[in-house]
Amino acid sequence: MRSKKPTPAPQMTDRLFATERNPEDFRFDASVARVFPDMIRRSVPGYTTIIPMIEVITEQYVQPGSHCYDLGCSLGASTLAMRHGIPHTDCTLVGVDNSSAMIERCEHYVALDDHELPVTLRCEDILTTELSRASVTTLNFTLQFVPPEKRKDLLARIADATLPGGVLILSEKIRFESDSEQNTQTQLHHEFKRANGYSDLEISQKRAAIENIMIPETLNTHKQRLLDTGFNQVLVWYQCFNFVSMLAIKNS
Ligand SMILES: Nc1ncnc2c1ncn2[C@@H]1O[C@H](C[S@+](CC[C@H]([NH3+])C(=O)[O-])CC(=O)[O-])[C@@H](O)[C@H]1O
Ligand SMILES: O=C(O)C(=O)Cc1ccccc1
Repeated sequence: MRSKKPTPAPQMTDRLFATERNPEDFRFDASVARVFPDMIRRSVPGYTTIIPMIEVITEQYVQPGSHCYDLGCSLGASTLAMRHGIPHTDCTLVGVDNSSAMIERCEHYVALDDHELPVTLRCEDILTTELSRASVTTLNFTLQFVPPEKRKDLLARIADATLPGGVLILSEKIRFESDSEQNTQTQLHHEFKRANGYSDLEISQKRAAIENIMIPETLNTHKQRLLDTGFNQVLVWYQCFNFVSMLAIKNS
């Protein structure tokens, strides 16, 4: 019997906050998973640049026989970028997300991606998922959803599991120490969203929905904690407004 070739999911537009709704915390449920590629591309400045660079960075730091992790993989955009950057057949690539709606759709995207390196998907909490012998780990806009008091333990577990010479790619929405810079960069982010077709109502309702569950920290807080938890060098390789991506490197 011929195996059935998966067909691409239809590209859905994010209208989740377009009409007035009751204030309720944002959740990564089926309605978000359905529109997620559109939502993240139109909401996160630089996302479409960061994804292909994750492939470049992975290729530079992946080690033969090691494990690579994408923590908070959603639909697998960063997972597949990592996959394309891994030339070794003896590596394992693991994507982890605790949203079953995301993991179910992610399986479909992985199946559509014609590549020989297997991808293991785990529907698990990144705070407890097993990590070992890691050369490249990615947290692409995931740590911001972890309660702040749990972030240090998670980063320490990642650093402990990282091989000498291994890295963590950490992308985050940040906040700024100066109120004036915070206001200007937030304004610019909102302008980016407006330029991508979001209305003022969509922007303000989404802002209220993520306020309690997505908690940005300053760049200094991120850098210092990465150094405290066992990484030896931290650099910012990308920034657009209040969205940054860092590379934390463990000495070889
Ligand atoms: N404790 C947790 N355990 C597991 N998953 C979690 C947890 N907390 C949040 N998540 C998951 O982290 C993901 C964050 S989105 C990542 C984008 C992706 N990296 C991308 O490159 O497209 C970023 C965003 O939406 O801004 C969601 O799928 C959550 O279910
Ligand atoms: O939409 C926003 O305003 C954001 O800050 C980014 C975002 C993207 C996807 C889910 C939650 C937040």
